[in-house]
Amino acid sequence: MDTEKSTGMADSTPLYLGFDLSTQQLKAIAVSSDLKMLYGAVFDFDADVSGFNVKKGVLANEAEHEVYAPVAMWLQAIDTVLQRLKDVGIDFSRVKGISGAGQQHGSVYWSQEGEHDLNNLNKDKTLESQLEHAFSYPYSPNWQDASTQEECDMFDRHLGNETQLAVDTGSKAHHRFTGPQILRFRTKHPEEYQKTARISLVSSFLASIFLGKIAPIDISDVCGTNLWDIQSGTYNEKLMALAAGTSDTSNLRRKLGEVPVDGGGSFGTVSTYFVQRFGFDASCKIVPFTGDNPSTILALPLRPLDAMVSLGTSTTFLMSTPHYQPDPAVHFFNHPTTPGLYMFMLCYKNGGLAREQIRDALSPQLPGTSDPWSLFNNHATGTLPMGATGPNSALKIALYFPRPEIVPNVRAGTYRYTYHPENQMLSTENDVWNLPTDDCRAIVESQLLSLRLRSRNIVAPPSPNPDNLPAQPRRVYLVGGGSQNIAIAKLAGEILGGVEGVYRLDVDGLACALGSAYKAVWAVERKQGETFEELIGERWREEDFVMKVADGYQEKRYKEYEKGVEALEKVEAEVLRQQKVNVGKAGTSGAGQV
Ligand SMILES: Nc1ncnc2c1ncn2[C@@H]1O[C@H](COP(=O)(O)OP(=O)(O)O)[C@@H](O)[C@H]1O
Ligand SMILES: O=C(CO)[C@@H](O)[C@H](O)COP(=O)(O)O
Repeated sequence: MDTEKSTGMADSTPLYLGFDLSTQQLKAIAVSSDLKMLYGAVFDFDADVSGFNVKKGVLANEAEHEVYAPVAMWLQAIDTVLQRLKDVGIDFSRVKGISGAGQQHGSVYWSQEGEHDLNNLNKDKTLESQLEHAFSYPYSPNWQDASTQEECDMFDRHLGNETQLAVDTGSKAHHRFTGPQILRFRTKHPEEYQKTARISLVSSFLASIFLGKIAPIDISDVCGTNLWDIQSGTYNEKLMALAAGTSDTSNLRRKLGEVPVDGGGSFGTVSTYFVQRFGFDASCKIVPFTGDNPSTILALPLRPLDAMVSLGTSTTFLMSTPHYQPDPAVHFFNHPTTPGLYMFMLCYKNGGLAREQIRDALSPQLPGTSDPWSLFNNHATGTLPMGATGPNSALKIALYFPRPEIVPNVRAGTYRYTYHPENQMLSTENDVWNLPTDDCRAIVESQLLSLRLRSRNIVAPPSPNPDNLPAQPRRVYLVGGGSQNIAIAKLAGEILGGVEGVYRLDVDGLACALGSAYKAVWAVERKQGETFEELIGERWREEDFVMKVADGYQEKRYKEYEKGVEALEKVEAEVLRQQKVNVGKAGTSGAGQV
């Protein structure tokens, strides 16, 4: 973080705020017009919250596979983060624009009084203490929720099949997507649904707080609902009817509100509460808040064929592309700033926390190091790729899903296999696994192999291509908490390739908040018709933000991992087959699960 040098004179140069309301933390940063990060503050839900017994930012009802977060906890976080920014010296009166991002898909249910309460806040009281009656339901279903299988089946069937749903909305039905969640909410909590005046996504909830009225849903984040028809740019009437439970969808439409097309338009100015309590200027603009993944791709001027791997609680693989190639295995979203571009995404539920579990099974830590990942990293890179001792020897491949996984849709469990390339067979003899150490390499490998498998149709060879390189990303950018990890970076280059190498966006895990702050800069300072890529591309200094952390494409390793992709496909197919066989046998876990 650059710090502002005091000249003794009041500095009146503009500042822009970016927020990131993700699973485990609320982060905020302030940047200048020339994109320097000047102030930052974080509220960690587990460590900082009072009154809520959350674990990793959420609560769970395991019996129904529900995962949810208390909305009041987020209100507490907003007040505290602003106070923390003030404590590090920010002058809020310089802030010209605020944008932000929220963990995707989560929904917030406002009561009939919600908007009135939001617009009549007393500057001497906290948000949490004043918005007690603003919600018809106190919790927001979290993206890790897996309670909506039945509703997903209905969504997938409703337009014919899951492929058609993906073609129309950018994704097949997913447990966490807001449409299936609203359908379940309406049937499980009919009274609360009936009392709901408005439904926000987490991103538009956060925007609403700053705006002092219910903010519209963002053009990119709305694609995480399974309700938005991407091609026609409207809510899909049939899917809305399914979620609403009636062919008259006007009530649900009112609850969701309009979706403005321009990601850089202004929703209006900051609410009086923030002017009076924190000293914001009354002209400060509120710019559409988007999803945390769409915001992350705005943290740098991402070029086509650049890939971002976000290693947060979830793992996501993100690319910006002009080609809309929907498929049930992947997600497409509208780009958050640039019409005609799309965001391609893969999203895994079992990312950071699954790796942490394996790290924590190792003990003791290496002496003389304070990095809790050092032993994990030693095992991850100090062993042979996939445990193979020779060119045709067996490969150790495993899936680590402490929570039910999205990609593929598999029950919670650890599934370890040995793959025999000569006959393409799998076996489950556990004695070949050296546990727990082999898990360190295997979890990183299987997570990255899955990214390679599922992004192979969206990447392309470089052009020109004198060395005849295979299709792969141009650069791989690592972001999010796990991007600090050098072992993951090394394996990312070996498995995913990357013609120019693997880079880390060196912003202390603040990429998502940074993307939002840049969006605010662009929205307020853009000239007529100037795109986000043009404005940010012009001002962004690569050397200030990214560093190469590992080699990318290495021919020998890339070829070796081709077998890994083949093995992973087999393992996933086998786990899915076992899961089908076991359907109906309550409490039974698939063979290979250990
Ligand atoms: N050096 C590291 N190696 C691997 N993982 C790390 C490292 N540092 C942090 N993490 C992981 O980063 C995760 C948090 O990332 P973050 O992007 O802040 O999450 P979120 O945005 O979901 O709240 C934690 O689950 C933690 O395991
Ligand atoms: O569900 C998704 C994307 O579809 C997740 O990526 C959430 O958006 C939460 O992200 P993090 O808290 O891991 O950043």
